[in-house]
Amino acid sequence: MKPDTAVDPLATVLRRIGPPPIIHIPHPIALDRPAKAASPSIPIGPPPRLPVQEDGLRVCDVDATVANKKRLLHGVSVSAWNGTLTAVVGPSGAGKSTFVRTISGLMEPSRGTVTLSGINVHRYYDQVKTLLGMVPQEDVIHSQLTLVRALRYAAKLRLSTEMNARQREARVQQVLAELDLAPHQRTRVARLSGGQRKRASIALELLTEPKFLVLDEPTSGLDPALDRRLMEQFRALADGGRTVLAVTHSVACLDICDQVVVLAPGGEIAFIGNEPEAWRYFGTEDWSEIFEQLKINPRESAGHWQQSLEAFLLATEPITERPPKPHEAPTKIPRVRQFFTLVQRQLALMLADRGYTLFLLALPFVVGLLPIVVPGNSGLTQVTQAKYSQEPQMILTLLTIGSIFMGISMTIRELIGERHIYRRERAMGLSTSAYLAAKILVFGALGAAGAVIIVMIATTVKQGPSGDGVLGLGAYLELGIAVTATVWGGVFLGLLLSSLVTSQNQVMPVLVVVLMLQMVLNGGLIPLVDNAALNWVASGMPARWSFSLGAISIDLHHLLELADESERMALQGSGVDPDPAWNPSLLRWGFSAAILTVMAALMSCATWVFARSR
Ligand SMILES: Nc1ncnc2c1ncn2[C@@H]1O[C@H](COP(=O)(O)OP(=O)(O)OP(=O)(O)O)[C@@H](O)[C@H]1O
Repeated sequence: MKPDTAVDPLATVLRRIGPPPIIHIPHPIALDRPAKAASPSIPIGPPPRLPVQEDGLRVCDVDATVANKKRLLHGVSVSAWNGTLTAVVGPSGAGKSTFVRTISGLMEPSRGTVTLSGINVHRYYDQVKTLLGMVPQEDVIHSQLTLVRALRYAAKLRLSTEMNARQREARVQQVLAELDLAPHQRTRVARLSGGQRKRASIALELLTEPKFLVLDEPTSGLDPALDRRLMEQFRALADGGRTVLAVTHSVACLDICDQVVVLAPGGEIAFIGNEPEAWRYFGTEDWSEIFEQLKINPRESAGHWQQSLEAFLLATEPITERPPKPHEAPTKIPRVRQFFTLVQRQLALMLADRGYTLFLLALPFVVGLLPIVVPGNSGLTQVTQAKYSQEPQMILTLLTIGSIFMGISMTIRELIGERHIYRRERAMGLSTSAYLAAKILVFGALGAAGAVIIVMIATTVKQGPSGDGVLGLGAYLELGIAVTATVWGGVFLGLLLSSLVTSQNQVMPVLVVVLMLQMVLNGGLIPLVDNAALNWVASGMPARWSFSLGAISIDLHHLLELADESERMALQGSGVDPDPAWNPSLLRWGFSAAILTVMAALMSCATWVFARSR
């Protein structure tokens, strides 16, 4: 920390632009502000004296533009030094979140520079990302886990591998204590109050001891008392030497901030200074009135605020950039360690949610019982009566539909449900491959166990198959393989859909449509052999090929041939040709299995691409 005698940037600029620095003058911005006169009731104080330091956040002349050339930020320059608390306020839609996303490296500026301790955030993002703790608007912590468990998993995923379990635990307890959360550490995050949950998200960020903490509306939805408590906690974090910057809608606690950055619609800085200076500048102490003043047509006003701020912006010294030093490089957590931690966390998450665990346990029993509704008593053996000639096919169809539903429903909420958490963890170095592999392993294993239960129950309520199968493992075991492949097809499909949807609300409609397609196009319900177009479309459905695996395993062709000659005569002409995809040959089985494998690989790759692009 430099002593107070260090160069005051404001004084420097006043020297540059003419008059010598006088302490008790109105704020230079106020001198340039054209319209409103200062309210006499507001005391005129000295200009803001920011503690000048080398360390800090520097934003210099930043523009942010989106694809349609819409400019969301316009010439934004802000400096926030070490040990200071900065509030960013402005009317809704002014660009506060865009500002936060830009300075935290999540959005590339179309012009200008952002540095943390002199390191360019966008050029050296991988190196600076652990210097910066970013708390987005949404909670980025698993609500099903207890607070301490959520922090322990985060510590394992984020902290250096050189730290042992005891050191990690000490760090977890330290951040809990720092944020007054120690008494609540064994409480499930979902049961914490709004303010405690927000502090839990902050605790997660503090694990890596970031020098900079950026918070996007941390106090929204909290009552005024909690709002102040939280802001005071940010003050304490800043006093501890961090640079804290918080976007806020609440203007009740601006008095404890070192500086207030006011953004105007169009993403322009309208004012920077402390609260009394803002009041003086805008000529009112009423922030709603100040926001009203800001809501002028941004197109007409482009550059309006910048002109009035020119003198102040000059006060920010030119940025001296430097590359990161070797010791500043973040620790890379090996993928294998990430994978095992994520597997453990996934299991913990599932066990913590009792309703979900019950649903998962009940599902294979329900699917296994489905065949009970199929009339007939042949089960998966050769049919004996013409009126029940479709019995084995119907049983296999129900097992296929039920199994694929089970697989999809296990995973379809997985990625969309924790997208905010994934995004934050990804920014901190989480490997998408490790993340997806952990989910595939956990749900794949659960799916296989579920498939065993399904086959056991289905072959208890109906007669099981008795042939040798095409692999020589026995039809019973091969049916089990086919049902497992069906569940796995659903698991991969569910993950893909989960990476594609953009909100939880889309999950149900998508699930219904995809499930209907698997139902209609698996080949067991509606014959596909006579309709080339339908057959072609069905080829893209995992259920089509997993049904074939099952049909080949139990030799459905043979089962559908009536044993009794007289019954066969009664059926003549009413049946349809069996599907060639069910021909009981090793080649056909291998072909179906190969297509399912390729589909699983393609779905995993597509899920990876979509997950990363989100
Ligand atoms: N990707 C985008 N494409 C087009 N416009 C966008 C995009 N992202 C944000 N905007 C627009 O940019 C403006 C600023 O958005 P931003 O979310 O940063 O505002 P804000 O000040 O945080 O608002 P609030 O206080 O309501 O959260 C808004 O008008 C918004 O509609």
